[in-house]
Amino acid sequence: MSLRRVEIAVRVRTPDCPPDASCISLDAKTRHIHVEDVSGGTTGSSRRSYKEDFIFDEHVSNRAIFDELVLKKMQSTSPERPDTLCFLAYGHTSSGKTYSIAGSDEEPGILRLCVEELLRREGVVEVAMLEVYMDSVNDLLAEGQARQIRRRQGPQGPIIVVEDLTTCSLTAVEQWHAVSAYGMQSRRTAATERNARSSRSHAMFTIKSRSVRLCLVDLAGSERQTVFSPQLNRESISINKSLSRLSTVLEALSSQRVAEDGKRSYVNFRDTTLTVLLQRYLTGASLTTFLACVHPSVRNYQETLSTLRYTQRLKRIRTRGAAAHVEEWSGLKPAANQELLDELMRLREQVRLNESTSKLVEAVQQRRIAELEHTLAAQQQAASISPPSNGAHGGAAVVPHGGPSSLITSSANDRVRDTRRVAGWLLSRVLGELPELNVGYDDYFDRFFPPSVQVIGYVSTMAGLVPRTADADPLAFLDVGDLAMGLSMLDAGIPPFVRLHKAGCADPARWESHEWDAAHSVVYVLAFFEYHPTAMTFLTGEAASEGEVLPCCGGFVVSSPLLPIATVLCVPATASRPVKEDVLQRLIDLQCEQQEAVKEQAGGSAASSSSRSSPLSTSRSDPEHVLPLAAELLDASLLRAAREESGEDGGENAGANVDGSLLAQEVRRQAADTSHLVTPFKESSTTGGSSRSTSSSSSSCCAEDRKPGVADVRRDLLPHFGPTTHRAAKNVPPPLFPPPSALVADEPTVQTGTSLLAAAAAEGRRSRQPFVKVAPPSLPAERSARKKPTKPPPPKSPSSLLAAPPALSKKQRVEKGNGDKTAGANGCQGCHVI
Ligand SMILES: Nc1ncnc2c1ncn2[C@@H]1O[C@H](COP(=O)(O)OP(=O)(O)OP(=O)(O)O)[C@@H](O)[C@H]1O
Repeated sequence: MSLRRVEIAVRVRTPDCPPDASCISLDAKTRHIHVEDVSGGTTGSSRRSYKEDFIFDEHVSNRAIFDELVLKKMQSTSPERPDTLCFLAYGHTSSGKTYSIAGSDEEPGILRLCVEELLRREGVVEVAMLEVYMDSVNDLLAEGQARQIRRRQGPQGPIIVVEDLTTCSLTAVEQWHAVSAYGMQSRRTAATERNARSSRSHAMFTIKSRSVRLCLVDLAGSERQTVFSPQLNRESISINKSLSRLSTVLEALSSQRVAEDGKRSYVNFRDTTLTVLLQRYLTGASLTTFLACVHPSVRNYQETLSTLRYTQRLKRIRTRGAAAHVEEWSGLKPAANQELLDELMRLREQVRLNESTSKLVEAVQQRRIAELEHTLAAQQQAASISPPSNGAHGGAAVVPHGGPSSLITSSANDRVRDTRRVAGWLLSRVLGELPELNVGYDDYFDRFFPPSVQVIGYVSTMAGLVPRTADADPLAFLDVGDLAMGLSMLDAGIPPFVRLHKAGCADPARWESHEWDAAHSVVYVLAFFEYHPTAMTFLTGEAASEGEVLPCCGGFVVSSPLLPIATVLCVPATASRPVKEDVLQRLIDLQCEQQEAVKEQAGGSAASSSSRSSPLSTSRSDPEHVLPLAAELLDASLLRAAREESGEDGGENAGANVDGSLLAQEVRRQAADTSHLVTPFKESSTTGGSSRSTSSSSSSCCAEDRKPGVADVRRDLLPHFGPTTHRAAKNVPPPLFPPPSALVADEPTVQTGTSLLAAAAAEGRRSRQPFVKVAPPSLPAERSARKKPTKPPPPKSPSSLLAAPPALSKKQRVEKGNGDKTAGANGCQGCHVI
């Protein structure tokens, strides 16, 4: 057996910036390194010189070191003549050990250069990474899980194995990047006085190919802790102890006696895990190189001296050449574990992404919660200090226009999550106690949707809905996701630059929907607005590509606050009947409550003022108040003023508006036609637009067009839905509201496509109030007390309704992680020979 000497190389790292005086000088020719305490801090110190096998100054790159120390040795190996190489980086803290072994993105370390070289030569390598931390072995490719060391009897004598150490088989450099990034991040590091990222463990990386087995060791640096930190101190003690034991072993090896029969004197490797693991490389079939790293600063004089003394001991060690163990190579086949490795990497990447995503989601949610709390607090404050304006608003809080106009430009994913929260909020309001809003269910909005969507009902915030021709593009809508951008839309108007869907948007897949509850399917909550050419810009071309343009219809940018006409609830036409009935039932319940509330008000002296209080959201059960108000709203002078203010010329814009005579016809039609008030939904099998009215005619709404049994749906529901006593007692259908447009039937000629906006604007100016009022947070106590016990279950809290997809719980993550580990374990050999 040939004896091999341990090779010693010294690397001087680059000085700190600004540099200190250097205590090191090199003589490249003679390979001498001279050390001197130039500060005079060490009494009696003289210049000391050490001869090494290799010396590298601060200008030498990792690649040059690799070429010199590793590549040359690698080149003398082949699958027929495999060999073992070991490369240990030793030195005090912050001397550049990790920099040499692991490197950085800009300066690849020796480890990466080895892998790249072997992949280039042989196409496949196996890698394993472990760390020795506080004397225990942790698997760096399995999130630092502890592993056991075992001594096994191999065919050629005892061998040390690490049980269940994860081994990855690599065929591409990209895979190495993933594996090394994963492994390195599991390594224990901490900021210390001398190194912002000091290794707290010894790391061992093994790379196996068919021709070579490489072990690269990044030893933790010896150090003196001067700062009190129990954890750091414990770690330092453990590091220094293992290094000291290593030193003892090296000393014993260097003075080892060889008996005549070739037997060597006993060296105790068993004291520490580190020495147990290194035994093979210090005594066996290994070409071992020590890279002693030193820092040139005179402040590190003592440490440098100590490292160089260490190297002198190493020089005397001779390792015994031995044949490579055959079983260590035979298992290596190209791409043997490829599938498992790919899966392992994919899963780990996914887990990492999930974790970072859930952190992101949490951050976004926290931000929205803070915004919501802030907005609500502001509203409550406004409500408490706002003087009752002669009862004109029935106690409703008034929030000034132009509320939070924060332009949230979150990604589509964030918006979907926000959507759910806002939908919850919106529905809890819409379906909650908002007695001043009109609830309806007719087919008016049907025409604006593709056949795959079925409108169930709406909550109108306006006195009347202006009928429009389909080709005038008169309406646009926001889905709840966009409502997230203007949370207080109903209170404060839409903030500028919200992107709207165009009415008729035929791609509900793009709408951000709200889950009604866990048991039911999707419910779309959409807010409708008048399409107003002066307030909206249709995004095209460059502008469209700049912003978050809706892919379905191009998108609008709203440049001034708009008045919402209604909030519409719809479901996919294929939704089951119970889902539709549930949505309708909630609207019906709300309507009944509203009627009761109005009745109560009408009974008292506030009846009239209550009606007047809501000129934009009239109570249809009190039409005698509505019509004068409508007339007042539509007062020609107010309209003129509104138009002047918006710079709109009535004549010029006439083309954009709906034709007055068409309007009159439509209004009369709606006034005369009550059949569509009972437009129930049909079973999904019979849908597909059959119950949908056309854009210009309501003939399809006529009773005779309906399929038998259609109206029965409502009747079926009637016995259940009436929370009001009078209706329940009579057991008759509730007085349904006529369609909103019927309320202004007497004034059809002044209703134009832009009239509501203008009138509302005028109204807003006149009363110096916002267009839309905020409902009181709850009904007055006495009203609530009189509610029937059959009241439907209250809407779920926004937080429960919004229910963003649950982030993985810690337990789930652990389980998932374990799954990954199983994948990893599957992909590795049971025991890893070290
Ligand atoms: N040759 C070099 N050139 C440039 N920067 C270097 C060099 N060597 C080390 N550094 C830098 O010095 C710092 C400490 O290096 P490194 O972490 O490799 O030290 P270490 O010996 O591993 O320390 P520890 O034992 O505390 O882990 C790092 O920021 C590293 O980038």
